[in-house]
Parts: sequence; C-alpha cells; structure tokens
Amino acid sequence: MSGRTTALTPPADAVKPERHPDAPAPGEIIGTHYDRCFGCGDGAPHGLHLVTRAGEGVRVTAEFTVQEAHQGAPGLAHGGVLASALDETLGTLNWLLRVIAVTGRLETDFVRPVPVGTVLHLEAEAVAVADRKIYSTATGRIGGPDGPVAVRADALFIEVKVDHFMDNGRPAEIDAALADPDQLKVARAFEVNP
Ligand SMILES: CCCCCCCCCC(=O)SCCNC(=O)CCNC(=O)[C@H](O)C(C)(C)COP(=O)(O)OP(=O)(O)OC[C@H]1O[C@@H](n2cnc3c(N)ncnc32)[C@H](O)[C@@H]1OP(=O)(O)O
Repeated sequence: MSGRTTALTPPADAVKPERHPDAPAPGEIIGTHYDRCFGCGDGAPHGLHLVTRAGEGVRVTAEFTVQEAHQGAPGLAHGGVLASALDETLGTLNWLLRVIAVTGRLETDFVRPVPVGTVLHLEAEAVAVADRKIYSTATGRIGGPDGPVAVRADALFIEVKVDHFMDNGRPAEIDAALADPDQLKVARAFEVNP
C-alpha cells in the first residue's frame, strides 16, 4: 500500500501497544460506550449497531450489516458510513488499552462497492503507541470473515482526559449521561488507568 501520510507512520520511539490486564477476554463482546453512539449505540435508530468482540492481543473484530438508511448510491453503502464503521471498530481498540482516545486522523481506502444487506466483517489492530498517540489499522471484508477486502483504514487516535467530553459536549446530553449509572460505570472503568 502506498500514499499514507507521514502522520500515520509511528515515530522511531513508538512502542508496541499492551493489552490492559482488565481488558475483556478474547471472544467477549465489548459493550457500547454510549447508548446514542452512531457506531455502536442501541439508542441510535439509524446507527450502525456495530457488535464488536475482543480478539487476541490488541485486536478486535466487528460485524455491521448495511441497512437501507446507509445508502449513498442506489443500493450501495455510502462511503462515509463505511468510514464510520472503520472508525468505530478502531476506536473500540482503546477499550483493550483502557485509554480514552478520539480519532485525530483516519485514512480510508474504498476498494470494492458494498451493497445494502451486506455484512461487513471488520478487523482492527493497534500497532504502535507513542506518548498520547495510538496508531492502528483496520480492514472490512465482504462475503465472510476471510472474504475480499472492501474497505481498509489506517488511523491515529489521540489520548484525552474525560474532561474532553465534559468541556466540549452539549450540556443536555452530558447531564443525561451523568445521570445514567451504566454510563458512569463505563467512564470510571476508563479513568482508572494505572
Ligand atoms: C473509548 C470508548 C470507545 C470510543 C469509540 C469511539 C469511536 C469513534 C471515535 C471518534 O469518531 S472520536 C470523534 C472524532 N474526533 C474528534 O472529534 C477529535 C477532534 N479533535 C480534537 O479534539 C483535538 O484535535 C485532539 C484531542 C485530537 C488533539 O488535540 P490536543 O490539543 O489534545 O493535542 P495536541 O494538538 O497537543 O497534539 C498531541 C499530539 O497529537 C498529534 N495530533 C493531534 N491531532 C492530530 C491530527 N489530526 N493528525 C495528526 N496528528 C495529530 C500532534 O501533532 C501531537 O503530536 P506530538 O506529541 O508528536 O507533537
């Protein structure tokens, strides 16, 4: 593959990412981090409803079925929706690191068209960490987990404090999240990051 930006090349002092001891076991489903998340939330009616599983090391797998609401051209998935599926899968890697991080950069290759009704089999891996920067890569295959690659992406996530969301989110949703015990449980799991 060629043409990746230098921002997605880990620096010389980057280290191998380490799975956190409290990370979900391989095969375990990683729950939603926010009920209204477009990528994984049950409370997002037109969302992707991505179901992600922990893999070995710092890897995850996920499945996403392209729905009618996800079209860009007649009967085909919108590229931005496919990029969202890659972004969400990559973002879930941070659960295995027990780090709160947001996407800084996402470079996507669209290799094959993806029709409505297709199950996209996603796989992502964190490949390097340098201070607050987490470098990761993902593929989405069609026709089965070993089928041809339809989309792929390289990403750079940047570690942030929970304040990132408090300071920038809309107050109504922040207040609702703070009032939800399940949501607080997720936030606390990430704050305790020895
Ligand atoms: C955890 C639960 C699971 C969550 C799953 C979620 C899946 C979905 C994930 C998303 O879609 S997150 C939403 C989309 N992303 C955002 O809204 C992020 C918006 N951007 C920001 O808030 C800030 O730009 C950001 C926090 C990313 C960085 O700002 P900071 O002021 O904290 O960092 P700073 O500018 O000091 O940069 C720190 C390092 O990162 C580098 N960096 C920052 N942004 C970059 C960028 N965009 N591209 C390349 N490098 C970048 C920067 O060069 C620097 O490198 P060095 O340490 O080597 O100097």
